[in-house]
Amino acid sequence: MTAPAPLPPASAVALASAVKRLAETDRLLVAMDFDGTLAPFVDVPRGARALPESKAALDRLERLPRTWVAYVSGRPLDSLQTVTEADEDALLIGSHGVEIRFGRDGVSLDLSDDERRTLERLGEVLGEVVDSLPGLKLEVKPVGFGVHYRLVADEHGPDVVRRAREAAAAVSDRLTIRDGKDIIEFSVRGADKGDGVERLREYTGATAVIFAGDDVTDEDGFRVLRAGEDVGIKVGRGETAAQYRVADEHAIATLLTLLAEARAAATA
Ligand SMILES: O=P(O)(O)OC[C@H]1O[C@H](O[C@H]2O[C@H](CO)[C@@H](O)[C@H](O)[C@H]2O)[C@H](O)[C@@H](O)[C@@H]1O
Repeated sequence: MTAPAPLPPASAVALASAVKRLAETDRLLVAMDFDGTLAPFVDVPRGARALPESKAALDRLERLPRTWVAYVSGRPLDSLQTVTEADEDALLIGSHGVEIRFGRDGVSLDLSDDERRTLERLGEVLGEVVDSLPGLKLEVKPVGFGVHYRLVADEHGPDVVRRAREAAAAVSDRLTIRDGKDIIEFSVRGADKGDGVERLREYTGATAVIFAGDDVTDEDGFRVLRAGEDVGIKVGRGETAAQYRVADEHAIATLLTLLAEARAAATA
């Protein structure tokens, strides 16, 4: 006699059932973090791309009635547009919630003179940190900088972070600082992904939101989700406010494919 197939864990069953419930909502917003959620990490940020299965599912979702797809990322908008290969009508939240572009509508950043001076000085001091060790890279963003240390030996990481923090603290004590995956970021603006998700909810009139993310900065997005209506999914390890957790980007691809199938049936 053949052994019965192992049952999926209870959490996987609960998530699959939450996805089916979501598919039935009147107006659905699918908001996705990019790096580490749709796209596996790579050494060169501009080379990152969503897994093909995720991209296909999101493209399908976007074409369905009363369904919106949005990307919510720490990347600057231009970089986000490139790596998502999203069309010009896409809903994009960049720079961790600071930059907003909804199709042709956008929010102008209008930096103050004080912010410009701080950015200039910050670029100088972080540039010195980055120049001190081969492999470090400075990512220039509209409202800040990211110091990437993915390409240096693991033992150097904590020292790079400490020196970058000290250099930035000498410039301003009002910066927003974010620790990410092999990156530390400094910003002169303090909006977060929770603000981004709420702007998207308002813009689309969504009756339910699904948001997935892998990093600490995604926790702000999980915190604004509404129990019983929305679905938050943490990708990978770490403490989280999300209701659900999956292992990696491949699990997200499977989930998005399931959601696209169920939503197509529900809106047919
Ligand atoms: O909010 P996200 O969409 O997850 O963006 C977070 C940061 O992603 C990028 O850096 C990360 O991905 C790179 C490509 O895989 C990787 O090389 C780097 O080590 C990661 O930290 C991006 O470059 C940053 O601007 C984003 O803030």
